[in-house]
Amino acid sequence: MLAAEGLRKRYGGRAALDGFDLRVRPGEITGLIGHNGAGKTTFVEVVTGLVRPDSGRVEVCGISVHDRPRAARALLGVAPQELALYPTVTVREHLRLFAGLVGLRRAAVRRCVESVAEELMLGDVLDRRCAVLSGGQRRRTQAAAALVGAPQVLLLDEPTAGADPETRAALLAAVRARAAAGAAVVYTTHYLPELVDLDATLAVARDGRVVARGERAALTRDLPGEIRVTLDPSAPRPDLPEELRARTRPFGPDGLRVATRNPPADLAAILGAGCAPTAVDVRRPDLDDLYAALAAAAPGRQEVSDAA
Ligand SMILES: Nc1ncnc2c1ncn2[C@@H]1O[C@H](COP(=O)(O)OP(=O)(O)OP(=O)(O)O)[C@@H](O)[C@H]1O
Repeated sequence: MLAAEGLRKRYGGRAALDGFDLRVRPGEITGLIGHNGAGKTTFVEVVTGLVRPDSGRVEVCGISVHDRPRAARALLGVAPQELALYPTVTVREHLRLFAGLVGLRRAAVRRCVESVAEELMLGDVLDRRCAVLSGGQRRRTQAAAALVGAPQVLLLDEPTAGADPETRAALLAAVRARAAAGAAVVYTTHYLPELVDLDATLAVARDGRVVARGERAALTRDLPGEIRVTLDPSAPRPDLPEELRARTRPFGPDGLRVATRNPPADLAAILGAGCAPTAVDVRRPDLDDLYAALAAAAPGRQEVSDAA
């Protein structure tokens, strides 16, 4: 439903996109993550037609965004990273405008505007100008503008930045509902727990391309977890075997954290080394570990997995 292939875009000597590929199926939410400057926003800008790539192509539901930009735009709902609302225009007028962009007929516009406003808790401010909205209300308005009219492809670029928990929860629920109705969603965030809430697949961008793509479980499966041991400060320090020591770092004032791929065996070895723990916690690898592993990987050794 959304297919990007071989996108390249240079700004001066710097490649913002450098062979960026991404496909998102109907009903799939893809968390597009990556460090600052990885190319996520540029990708969104290319899909929406704001930026023309030097090469590569993007199709939305089989329609080329380069050859038929208006037809492709009518299938897209977009919430850009930077808030882009007209200060003198009301929330209702904004939502009507965006409903028109996705080709909604006049009779359906009112119903859709009211329903998305209710979904994102904007019912009470529909007739206020955007200039007088709170930061969270502006975020919700921007998201509502992307969601109104049920577009088939959603591009949400850090839609919850600066949002309070209530706004965040409303937005995530709305995104899940759109995916359940068949939309393909690209969701950019630096807040990784959101992607667990959304049950998103992942696309990890680095240096202008997607370096890991697939299900969260598949991408984190081969990463080490961690055993965290809090020690009794009055007891002698354990004498860990050399091999275990190499994987051990301090944990708080009196603890150890040991990277592990085999928690039962490593825990037995830690206890066997005369350790007197007051608490033990075994952590499975998660998205933070995936992020850290990709950051640590040397350029050129980028592919982690491809389970999509
Ligand atoms: N209009 C522009 N002119 C020059 N350089 C740009 C422009 N837009 C983006 N870049 C550069 O392209 C690279 C990718 O930027 P982009 O905004 O796509 O990253 P990002 O992954 O969205 O980062 P962030 O997480 O900080 O939002 C960066 O090095 C950025 O400085």
